[in-house]
Amino acid sequence: MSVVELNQVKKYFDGVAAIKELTLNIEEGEVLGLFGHNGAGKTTTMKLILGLLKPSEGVVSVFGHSPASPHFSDYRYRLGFLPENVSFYQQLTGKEVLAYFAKLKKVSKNRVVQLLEEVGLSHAANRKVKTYSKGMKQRLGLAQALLTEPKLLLLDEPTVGLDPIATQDFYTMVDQLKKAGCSVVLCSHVLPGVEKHIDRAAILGAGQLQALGTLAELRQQAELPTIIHAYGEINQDILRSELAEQVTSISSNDSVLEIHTTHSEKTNVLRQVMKHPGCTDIDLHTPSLEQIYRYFVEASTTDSRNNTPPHMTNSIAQKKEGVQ
Ligand SMILES: Nc1ncnc2c1ncn2[C@@H]1O[C@H](COP(=O)(O)OP(=O)(O)OP(=O)(O)O)[C@@H](O)[C@H]1O
Repeated sequence: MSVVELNQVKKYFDGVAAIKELTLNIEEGEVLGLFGHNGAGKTTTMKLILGLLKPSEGVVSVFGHSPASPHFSDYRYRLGFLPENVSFYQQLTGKEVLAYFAKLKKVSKNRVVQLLEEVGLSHAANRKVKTYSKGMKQRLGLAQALLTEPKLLLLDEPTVGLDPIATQDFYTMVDQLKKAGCSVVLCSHVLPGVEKHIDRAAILGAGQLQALGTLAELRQQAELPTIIHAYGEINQDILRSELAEQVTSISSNDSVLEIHTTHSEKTNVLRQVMKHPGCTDIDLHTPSLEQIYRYFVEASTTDSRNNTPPHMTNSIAQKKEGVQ
């Protein structure tokens, strides 16, 4: 059983579709990156999973139950949520805020101290929240989300306001949670740095899934070029004839060769280039998450402008989820 199952879910607000149709599973210990433009439906999806919204059509199931049903209260402690704009009582200290939530959630006070340590807030535990920087409030929000040792953690823009080191520390924590079997939905507009920490990416566009898969799968689907820069004295003509089948273009600038190839051919091309005795160095540029995201979002806006049926990756995504 998947931890989260969304099956042909639609959500309307006053007759306007925020989610046109969404089918998506999240497995135990999986970190899913949920990406999309402003208004794509990311927060709505999170709220459906949390049971804060009911689907207009389709089925949402979390730990095998409807999160919007009254019976879900028995499972709610397994959920952790960090909202996009986290705010707390300004007059309380960080420790008091966390102790308050711990009491509400029936969690031991010892966990409060331990969590403040884990999120790097021990030194400011007794300071009022109103004196906290944005990043410190974000860390306190994360501590609150982790209070019940959740099995499913939903993070809406978790790295907003965090400095580079705190962002790295945050991702290390996500890696540890994953190792411990926690499933994580990570919703973010800040794409650099995310890719190493997610198992799959779901790209929403205009309320629909535009792409779903591992980054390797999405790279393949998008057919964005993998670019190799080769340095040194390399005979271009020989290389061109050797790689005629494996590359889409070879161009040169000073003593740098720029070779465009596909994700599946990159290893063969690298091997061949390295055989050339004049080759002194090589750089490999695989399409980044930002480039993949841009490709699928632009494809979705072109599709909706042309009023054509959903992007073809929808069918790929649905096949992956077993929907015919
Ligand atoms: N309570 C609501 N009433 C009416 N419309 C809503 C409501 N909540 C969301 N919407 C609409 O649903 C669509 C999806 O909104 P949602 O907040 O899920 O997007 P998002 O992807 O999280 O955007 P952002 O990146 O800007 O936070 C938007 O058009 C939004 O205006």
